Amino acid sequence: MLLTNNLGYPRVGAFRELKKANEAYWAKKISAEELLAVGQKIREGNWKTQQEAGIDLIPSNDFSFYDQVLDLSLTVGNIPTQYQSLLKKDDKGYNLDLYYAMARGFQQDGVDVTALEMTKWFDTNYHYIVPEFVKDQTFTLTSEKSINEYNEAKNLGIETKPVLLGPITYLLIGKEKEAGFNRIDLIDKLVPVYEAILSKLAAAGAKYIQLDEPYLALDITAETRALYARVYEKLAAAAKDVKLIVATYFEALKDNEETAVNLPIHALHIDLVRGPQQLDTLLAKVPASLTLSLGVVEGRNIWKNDYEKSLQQIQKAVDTLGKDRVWVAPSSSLLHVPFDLENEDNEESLPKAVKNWLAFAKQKLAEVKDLAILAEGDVSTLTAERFEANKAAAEDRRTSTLIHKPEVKDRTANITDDDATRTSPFAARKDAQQTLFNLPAFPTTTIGSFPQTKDVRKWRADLKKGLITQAQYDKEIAEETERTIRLQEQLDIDVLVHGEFERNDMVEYFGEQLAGYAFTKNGWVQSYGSRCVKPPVIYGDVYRPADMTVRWSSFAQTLTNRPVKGMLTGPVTILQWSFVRNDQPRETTTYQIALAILDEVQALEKAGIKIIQIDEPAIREGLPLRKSDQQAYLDWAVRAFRVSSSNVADDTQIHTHMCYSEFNDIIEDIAAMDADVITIETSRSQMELLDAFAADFKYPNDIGPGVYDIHSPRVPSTEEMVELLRKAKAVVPAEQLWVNPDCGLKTRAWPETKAALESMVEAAKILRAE
Ligand SMILES: Nc1nc2c(c(=O)[nH]1)N[C@@H](CNc1ccc(C(=O)N[C@@H](CCC(=O)N[C@@H](CCC(=O)N[C@@H](CCC(=O)O)C(=O)O)C(=O)O)C(=O)O)cc1)CN2
Ligand code: MET
Ligand SMILES: [Zn+2]
Repeated sequence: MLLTNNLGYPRVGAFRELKKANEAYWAKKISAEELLAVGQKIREGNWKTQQEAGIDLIPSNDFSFYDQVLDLSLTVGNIPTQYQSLLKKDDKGYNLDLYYAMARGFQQDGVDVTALEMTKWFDTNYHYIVPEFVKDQTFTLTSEKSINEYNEAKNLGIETKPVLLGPITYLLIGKEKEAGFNRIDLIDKLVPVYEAILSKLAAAGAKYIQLDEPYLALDITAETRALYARVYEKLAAAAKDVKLIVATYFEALKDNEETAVNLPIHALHIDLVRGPQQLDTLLAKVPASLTLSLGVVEGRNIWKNDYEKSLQQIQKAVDTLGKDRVWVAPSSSLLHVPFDLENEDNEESLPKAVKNWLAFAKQKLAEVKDLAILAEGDVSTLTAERFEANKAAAEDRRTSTLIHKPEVKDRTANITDDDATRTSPFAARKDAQQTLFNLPAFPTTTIGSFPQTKDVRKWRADLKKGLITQAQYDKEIAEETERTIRLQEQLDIDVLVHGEFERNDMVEYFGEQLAGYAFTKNGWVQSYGSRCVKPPVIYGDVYRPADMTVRWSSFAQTLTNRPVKGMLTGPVTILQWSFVRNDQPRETTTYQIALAILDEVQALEKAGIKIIQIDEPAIREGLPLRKSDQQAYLDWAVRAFRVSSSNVADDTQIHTHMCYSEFNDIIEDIAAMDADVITIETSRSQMELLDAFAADFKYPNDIGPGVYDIHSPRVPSTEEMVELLRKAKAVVPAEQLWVNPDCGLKTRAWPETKAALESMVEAAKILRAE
């Protein structure tokens, strides 16, 4: 019997119930009990959905109120000192005060702590709370969440497979908070806590336990490989009769295959979407004791599975291992895809034909089950019909006229080096731009968005529901934009922005206007904590049928004599934060988007917008996980940005912006983007990041290192910002420096925004006087 195995399920709820409950709880509008009840309801719904879909191995402990890595930190008692006063003696489940203090910071009752750092989960747009380790780190089993949730499901009559991030990956994704040790050396202190959890789960009756070890699919050292063998011996012993599953995903095992197949575990999960070629090499190595879980249904994208192709893979595995040692599964947790395609009913944004090519989380469960039944060979008429429908959808997509636009393909194929090169070198452009703009030293600017208040979102929601007219909506947006221009003038900012009030999201907004794109009503995916995104869907060749941003940018420019920056999202970020077609290379799609953005850049230029920012915050996130693949990506990613930004006059000033990034290792590629000005997030690391911009390789163009953290409502003092700017000036020549916040201000409220910007402008003036 081929079993079906699911690795994890989305947890924000079909209509973002968890987001709403969390935010209501934080605003003290609902009680802890009410919040916990929402979580319980989501878990129960998810388990039942999976049970009804016929999934054999249903995950538990994949639910989280904020982040599963933070859950694990509490599970193993890794609570940094500053939060420990919030720990209660009998903490066995959720201690919400402690939990949210670590996630979001806490200011109350004499406690004043900032949040823990947050960073990207591998190459996804999901962000986790980074575990911090100290030299004398200790671990103790603290939260019993995984055991409680296993029992909770059992009480509902549902047998589940508890899921935990494995101990080696947990250490590797964290960071050392002090010098003098390596966090991986803490493993012998950590393993006993895992042993304790495994014993408790075994005692509770668990039959399977899944330990996620995505690091087994990354570049690791020989020592780490040896550690895997040693650690899993211990865990297997502690698990006794419970069958251990190690899950890998997002990459192929490659040089870690030997290590992985020889772990003393029951089953190994592999990602056959990211690493289809590994099946052959693995099948030759798998020992007789090991079961393979085949990740054939993509957990990172929304296309229907190609049953014929998957069945070939499954059949190959069955031929070698037999039906009892092959499981069918999604490639990764389904956390990264939206909940249910059946909640989409808007044919204008998601045409029926396109919808027929898609599968969201719930549909993917059905695909996994279909594949297991089909591979079993015991096919009912219903499954046979579903197989035929699957083939028909694949055929329809292959031949659809909605997808292919010869003009777009031609234009993309004919991009030349000239198209990716500015007319003059930076020095000449800088002179021409200075003549035009005559900006002071340390020019001040912001990153684009201003507060997206409840009102702004309500206008848009009301417009969509037909409660207000387009004219009423436009009037509100115009007034908000005008107020923001006036405020920036009053604050004496040098280069203004229009505020981005008309945008729901910096990627979805462009997706809604570009051809080749569909978008959803409820296709929410968690980005971090309660924040979600609705990635638009690229299904066909992309082009720009009409101006996208000219109207609001020109309007803002008519209001003032100061330059207003045009504000665009770059091709790599638009790609990275969309669901991307899988019928052509990502590179090709990116070039199509780059040309569409270029068209918009030129339209803005024509309309008299002479400073244009093209945001690329996701350029680092798109970096392949394996080192050997990285340079090829960087080459086309940088070139795509250059295609979008090069065909302009010398005195048109191109800005770019990046955040959530570590640049040290890719600084030369960032320089190769050749933006006239780059604004980056640096304040949280106290300008540490600038070291990269000033090391042996000197960053040649202008830089705006962020002088304050926009993720916190805290208002920084002028002195703090002056200090940071002095630090910056010590490593980067003053003529190259701009003054700006770390990122856009959309998640902030107005009072702190005004206060912080006032201090920021004052700081710039102090630097000028020096
Ligand atoms: N795509 C993307 N990825 C990103 C970022 C980003 O900005 N975009 N930033 C980084 C951090 N990630 C973030 C992700 C999301 C949000 C964010 O603020 N998301 C909003 C949703 C944004 C949105 O789509 N808003 C829509 C829908 C708003 C909404 O919720 N409307 C209400 C109705 C409102 C009312 O009636 O009052 C509803 O539908 O129920 C709009 O403004 O139109 C949220 O979760 O709250 C912030 C940062 C990295 N990744
Ligand atoms: C995540 S980067 C955000 C850039 C965008 N222009 C903004 O200010 O919101
Ligand atoms: Zn940013």
